[in-house]
Amino acid sequence: MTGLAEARAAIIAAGQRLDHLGWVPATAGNISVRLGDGSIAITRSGGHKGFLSDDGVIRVGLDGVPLREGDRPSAETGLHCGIYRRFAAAGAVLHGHSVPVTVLSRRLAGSIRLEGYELLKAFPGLATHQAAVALPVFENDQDIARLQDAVETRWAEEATIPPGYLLRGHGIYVWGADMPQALMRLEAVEFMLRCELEARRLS
Ligand SMILES: CSC[C@@H](O)[C@@H](O)C(=O)COP(=O)(O)O
Ligand SMILES: [Zn+2]
Repeated sequence: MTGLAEARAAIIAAGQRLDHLGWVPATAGNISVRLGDGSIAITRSGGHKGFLSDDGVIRVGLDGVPLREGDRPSAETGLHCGIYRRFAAAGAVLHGHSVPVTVLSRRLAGSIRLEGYELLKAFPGLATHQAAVALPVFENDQDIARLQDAVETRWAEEATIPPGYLLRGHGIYVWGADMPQALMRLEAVEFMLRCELEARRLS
């Protein structure tokens, strides 16, 4: 059962890793972990995710409401909570703003297809490179409740939902059972998107 201290340590370490990789420029990105009591530990809004302290991680309910009055959680808390509500197995959620995610999502509407990559095996249920995953790309929206509605509408239409999606010109969301799995999936997706970007430069 994940407690707040453990979640804070995992979120702080993940923030440093994402910053090191250049995926959370300025104050971009947000990170969360589901706690054993069903609440969510999530980054405060507006801080640099590479320099988080314990105080930069606060608790919200599954409805996104802070458990301590006056706390201001990530502006995108509604997207994190939407993932936790929909996927009981989700234990950690990562959001970043890398260059490949931003450039490709501005070019490609609807979805980004990843096919033939060995790293596809980072996705659940895939044991071979002879596979394809279509990552949804949603139009960016500053109205997070409306954006979450669009995400849920799309999820309702899909037979298989990959553990991630992109927001057009904005960033990426990826989740996993715990922080190591969420990081592994994000790194795999980012690698494949970097390849897609390079391939487009060559062609
Ligand atoms: C640096 S602006 C980025 C924000 O608008 C947002 O997209 C973001 O990722 C971080 O918001 P935050 O409220 O700190 O979680
Ligand atoms: Zn963002």
